[in-house]
Amino acid sequence: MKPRTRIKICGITQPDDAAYAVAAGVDAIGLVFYPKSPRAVSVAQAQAIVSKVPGFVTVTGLFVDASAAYIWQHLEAIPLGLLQFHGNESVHFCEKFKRPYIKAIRVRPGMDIRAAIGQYKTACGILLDSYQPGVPGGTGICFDWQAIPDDLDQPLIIAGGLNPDNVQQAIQSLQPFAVDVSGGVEKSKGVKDHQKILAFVREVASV
Ligand SMILES: O=C(O)c1ccccc1NCC(=O)[C@H](O)[C@H](O)COP(=O)(O)O
Repeated sequence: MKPRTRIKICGITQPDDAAYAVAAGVDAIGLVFYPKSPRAVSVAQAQAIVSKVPGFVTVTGLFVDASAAYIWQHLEAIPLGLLQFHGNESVHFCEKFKRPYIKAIRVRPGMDIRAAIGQYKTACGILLDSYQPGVPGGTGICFDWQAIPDDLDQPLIIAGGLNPDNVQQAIQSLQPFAVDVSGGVEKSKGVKDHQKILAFVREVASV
């Protein structure tokens, strides 16, 4: 049986966008807790967003080289189902919170992706995103999909520059466990475009 490709919409900042994404059928939403991001949310904003998300949809908290105290503070205040580490966190650090986590690896030309993933055996997924100097994520740029080895044994989440026009091609070429999108379904930074969310979900479903 060919499994359905899961969908995560990242960088949600508004409760209505979360509600729309859930109604459209996404599997997970992402909340950015990286203060320098234009999509960063406060604890209060995150609580308002989470109130629109029913069970069986995973609320993911995204951190970039945050302190353990900062992450604990968010875990205590917000019911996060999954942690996404988007910086240079070690496996030891990722495991410390005793929560399911995914590790983002930012792909740059010539990089040994297998080696970069190597230590994160306990991650429940590896998110491959584009490397851009000075920008840890949410770049809206695709990386070279050909660089991905085809025998990686952890669930792969493809991110970076996906949108309704290219997501089918990504799925057909890479057969990932999931796709992750932020800028490709926005009308402005942090504000999602509901028609683009719907188009994205439909494109994934029709592969
Ligand atoms: O969205 C941000 O501003 C951000 C900042 C710092 C680290 C990660 C960030 N976003 C991650 C994501 O939204 C996605 O996992 C991924 O990068 C896809 O983004 P996009 O290329 O915009 O679809």
